[in-house]
Amino acid sequence: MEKIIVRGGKRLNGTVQVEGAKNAVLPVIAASLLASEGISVIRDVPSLSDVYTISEVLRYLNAEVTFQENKITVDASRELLIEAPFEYVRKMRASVLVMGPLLARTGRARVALPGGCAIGSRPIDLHLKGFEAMGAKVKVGNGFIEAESEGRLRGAKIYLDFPSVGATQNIMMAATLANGVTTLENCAKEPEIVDLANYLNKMGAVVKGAGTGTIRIEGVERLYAADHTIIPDRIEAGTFMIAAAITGGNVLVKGAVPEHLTSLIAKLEEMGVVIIEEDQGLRVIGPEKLKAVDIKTMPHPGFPTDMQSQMMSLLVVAEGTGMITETVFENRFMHVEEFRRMNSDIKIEGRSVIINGPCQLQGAEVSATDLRAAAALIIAGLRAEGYTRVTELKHLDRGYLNFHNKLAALGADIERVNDEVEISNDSKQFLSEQI
Ligand SMILES: CC(=O)N[C@H]1[C@@H](OP(=O)(O)OP(=O)(O)OC[C@H]2O[C@@H](n3ccc(=O)[nH]c3=O)[C@H](O)[C@@H]2O)O[C@H](CO)[C@@H](O)[C@@H]1O
Ligand SMILES: C=C(OP(=O)(O)O)C(=O)O
Repeated sequence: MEKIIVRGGKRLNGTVQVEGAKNAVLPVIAASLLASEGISVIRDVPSLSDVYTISEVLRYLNAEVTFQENKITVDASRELLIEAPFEYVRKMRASVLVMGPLLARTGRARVALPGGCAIGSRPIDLHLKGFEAMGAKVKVGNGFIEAESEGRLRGAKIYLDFPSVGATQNIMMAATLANGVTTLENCAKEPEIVDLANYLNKMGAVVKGAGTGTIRIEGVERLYAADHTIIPDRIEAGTFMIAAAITGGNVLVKGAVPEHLTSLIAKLEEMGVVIIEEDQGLRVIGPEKLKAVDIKTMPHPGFPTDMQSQMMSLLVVAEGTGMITETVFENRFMHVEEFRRMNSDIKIEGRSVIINGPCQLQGAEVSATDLRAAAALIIAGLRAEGYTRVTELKHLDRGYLNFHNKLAALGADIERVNDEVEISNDSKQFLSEQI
């Protein structure tokens, strides 16, 4: 089984480079399906399993995709297929982001129903309501969602009940080729929304207001391939900031954009962490003692849910009682049990957890329950007594590139191993007879 083994106690020092953002690159790759002419070029693409999955989805849809040295090219000029099967959607929910582009370009899209995942039920009703408001007929059956429009979609006024990132992206992409103007109210304001809008505008779309609560999209007849560089990953940046802070280290997080990280910076400073803006990024200096704070996850610019579990590792070692309230996802506390295995004093109360610190973390065998939990447990291991072994690394590989190597370069005592247990031939025979 593959695991990351960390021995705690080392202070992190040095410089770490942040990759392009996973959550920005996935919608941008999906949006490249909208270009009916030319070859799109997407730069600063991290080599993550999610990026390979979305590339496979595009290939399946009949686009030509290459991926070499952080650069993806997409030729979507041929006639596209309209179906994203379950085998892709199961691996990565963001596969549903091909729905808006397909519907806009071909008038039809058929995407496997995503279903729930480790952090909650994650419905896509808001995406579908948006498509319906633009004139599409939506049917759900046999595990698929099918949307169809007669002719072009039409511009509409759409209000989102919740500022969903995916719904904002999917509807924004669908609206670029619609007939007329679409106004999207109460939409998500995340930096990844702004990055997508910038890319769409380079393709010839007319999208205004991204980054605010109202986005206005004037539909155009056609979109063209464009060249785009992905923004740095604010969640990866934040993860290294917390890793530096928990070890009392001094780390320059190169590529971290302060404006994308205001809520995290404010909370870390409240805890006693020193953060200095430098030309190339953010320098983070961890204090000897951290102070507990309360955190509530919210849509941007509130505190990001994708930093919640990493923050938990910091609160566990902070002095005092801290509370984390998760308001974005209904079930994003699966990692609490794993933290308990490392001697943390954490209690779940509804949508909140109460953390009584400081705890002396102890190394243990723990299992990553989702992507950010994987990073959080490794971070906790940096501060724990003894060895922490983190398994289920498939989650980590969805969103972090060379995570253990980057930490090792900062001075962490960490390695990734594959200690497959050898089963004797006798046991193999016995086990196969039992099935
Ligand atoms: C690939 C990507 O960019 N993933 C990010 C994206 O996910 P994603 O786009 O899936 O997240 P959303 O903002 O859509 O979801 C937020 C909340 O809204 C609910 N909801 C969403 C859509 C809908 O139609 N109906 C509905 O009820 C969800 O169940 C969830 O409780 O934003 C999340 C919130 O910042 C991040 O944690 C994810 O890392
Ligand atoms: C929840 C996340 O991603 P996804 O929406 O792709 O599951 C994440 O990046 O933390």
